[in-house]
Amino acid sequence: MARYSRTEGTIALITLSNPPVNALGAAVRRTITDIMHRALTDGEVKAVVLCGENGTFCAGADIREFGKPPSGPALVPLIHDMEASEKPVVAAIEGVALGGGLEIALGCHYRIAHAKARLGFPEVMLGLIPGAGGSQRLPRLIGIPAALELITTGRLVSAQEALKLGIVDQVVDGNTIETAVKFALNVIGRPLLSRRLSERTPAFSVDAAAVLEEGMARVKQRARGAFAPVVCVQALRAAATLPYSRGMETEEQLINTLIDSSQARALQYCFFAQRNARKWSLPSGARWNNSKPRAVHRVGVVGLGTMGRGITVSLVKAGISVVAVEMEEKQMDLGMRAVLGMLERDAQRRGDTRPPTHLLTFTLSLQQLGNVDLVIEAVFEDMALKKCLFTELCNVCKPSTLLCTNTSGLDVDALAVVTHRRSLVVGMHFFAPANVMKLLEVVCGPHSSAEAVATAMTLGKRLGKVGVVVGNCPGFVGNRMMKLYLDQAYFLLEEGAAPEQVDQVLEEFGFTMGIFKVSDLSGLDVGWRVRKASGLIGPDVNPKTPSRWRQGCRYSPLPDLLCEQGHLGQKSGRGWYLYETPGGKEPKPDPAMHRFLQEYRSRYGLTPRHVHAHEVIERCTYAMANEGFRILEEGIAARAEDIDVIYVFGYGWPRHRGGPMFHAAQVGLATVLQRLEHYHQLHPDVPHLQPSPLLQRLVEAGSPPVHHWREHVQHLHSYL
Ligand SMILES: CCCCCCC/C=C/C(=O)SCCNC(=O)CCNC(=O)[C@H](O)C(C)(C)COP(=O)(O)OP(=O)(O)OC[C@H]1O[C@@H](n2cnc3c(N)ncnc32)[C@H](O)[C@@H]1OP(=O)(O)O
Repeated sequence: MARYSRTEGTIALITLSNPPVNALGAAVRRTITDIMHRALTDGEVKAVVLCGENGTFCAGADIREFGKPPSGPALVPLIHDMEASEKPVVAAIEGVALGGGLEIALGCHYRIAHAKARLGFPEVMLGLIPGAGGSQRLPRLIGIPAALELITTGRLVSAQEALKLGIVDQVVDGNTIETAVKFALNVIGRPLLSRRLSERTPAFSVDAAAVLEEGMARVKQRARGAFAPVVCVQALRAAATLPYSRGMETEEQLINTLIDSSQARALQYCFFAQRNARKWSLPSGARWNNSKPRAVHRVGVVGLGTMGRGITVSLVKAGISVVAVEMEEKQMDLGMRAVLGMLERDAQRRGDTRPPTHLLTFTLSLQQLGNVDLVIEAVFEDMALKKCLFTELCNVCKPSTLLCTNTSGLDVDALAVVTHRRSLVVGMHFFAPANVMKLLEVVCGPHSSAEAVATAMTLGKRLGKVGVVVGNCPGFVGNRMMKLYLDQAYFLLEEGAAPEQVDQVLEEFGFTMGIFKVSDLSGLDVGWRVRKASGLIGPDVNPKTPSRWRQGCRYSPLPDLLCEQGHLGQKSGRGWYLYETPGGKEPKPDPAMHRFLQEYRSRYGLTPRHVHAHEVIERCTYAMANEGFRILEEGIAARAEDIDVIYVFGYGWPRHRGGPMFHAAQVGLATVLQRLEHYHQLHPDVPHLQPSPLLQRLVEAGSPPVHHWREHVQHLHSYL
């Protein structure tokens, strides 16, 4: 929990000890409070050094304790007593000092950090504010503007940046604790008043008022409905305008408004869901912690379209050599220039003079892939083309090379069976832009080996991605659910809504972008190609089939009609919105679209009605969650948490709402069931609105919490 020792005769060394990250659980707070009291009252002790075990100072409060009845001593009195002491207290920061950990460090009189240490207040990412004096001490140390930026974004800073900002007093490359002990010996007897941050007054100039006002406006715009960033600004305003003790009272009142909020619960759920996603398992018993990944030094990327370019950049930035293959010279030239441009801009942003272009080889020949450890195929979504390529890859690559496909929904098994190495084929589904988006779906087929899955997941981690292992089915998890979300959005247009109205409601709910804006950005032709390939449109459709009916259910031909007119979204200057020019980024509501929708409705005898915001949210999000329950039942996703991670990291779902499955639980499964029944009654031609059997069973079982849903899946883990 925390250890006490004496060094150099007069220095008390207090070592936090709660692996893996020295989180401040109740027992740790109790021990450290007792030990600190002992050190501060022991006449032989002249100074105290506070450090953490195993190269980590402290990652803050134990997040697992949030939402449980409070126990153990609070941090605020401990920090107060430490700061008020006449003996110098020095923090020796290695690894991380985060949240409550940094608050303790700010209560120390001096801070020494190792060069690799990172510091910050990530509480906002958990739906909270720094609640143990951090919101009051940090601005007194580094000023309002810098504190505002750090606390409202949760950004961590390096030791070097912390030194520049004045958060730490010294950065060391060698032994931090030894340096801190020497430092402590040196400062014994020095006056401490100016080192007590609570005694400082942040100058509240007109500038600070403007900074706070601007900050509030910016934060509100970015927060997408999240409360915590706004409350952070309120806490900083208290720091700027009130004496320390009143500021502390305000901080306490403010954190109390957040601590039990549904947003804090959702964000804390996301924190653990993201980490649990790494803990995959397969029906064979292979798991994340008993499967060895292969070493990957050299990767082949085939196809230099948008996805291939992003994947290449991502690999090179992680220090991995890439052989990028294109079939046509012109495409390769375009792709090469785009990749080099992206790397150049990235290097400039980071202040590097030279992007790591030495890691890149561009070629028109697949033969150059003979020596790569892994290939990522990123060619068009055309099964015949992919099968040919996989057959060819089998011939040119060494027998141990893993063959991965970036398909966004085609059958990974169908590709595996054309190779002589089925066990080495997995899906690595990146999201556009692949060098930016965090999500990676690792698609595991029945033949995929544990080694292949482990290698894809480990590679994803090296690229800074959040990998989620999913089973193989059309669209996997993300796009399978997305299809139903899109269908509902199209149906809402048929029934009377406008694209900008639907988008506005979704953005107010917290989505990064409304569905129609996303669709314009990705290009309407992407879905068009998929619908053609899956026989929903094209020559295979019986000409007698009604336009709004496909494969036994209601179908909206709206996006197909737009594509037929060449309205493909941003790239063509027109899609669901109008853009100033082809390639334009600013969507404007399109009067021609409104006329087009009116004509469409009258052609099909649809009487437009006013669509309420709550109907948009219910139909879109409950349809998604309903499919999520089917996905769980089929074992395509192992946990509801995995589905939520996919939606938060890949589809712009608001993190403060936890993901579609968590949201359904928060709304109440019984309510979701009842609303789905209602909508299914109104739209019996949309079978996907019929509540899934798992949802029904969960409601019958009294709506257990998300972590217990697996127990109600009948055929657990058919795929995973
Ligand atoms: C009225 C109420 C007043 C309340 C006042 C409260 C004042 C203080 C508030 C806080 O401090 S809130 C917490 C702020 N800290 C954080 O948000 C840090 C969260 N952790 C991280 O960012 C990272 O974990 C890390 C520390 C940078 C380490 O990253 P790394 O990638 O190396 O490892 P991980 O896989 O992320 O973590 C390892 C392991 O540790 C668990 N864990 C990490 N941090 C915490 C924590 N603060 N509490 C509990 N558990 C934590 C994490 O879940 C992993 O567990 P396993 O998955 O391995 O089981």
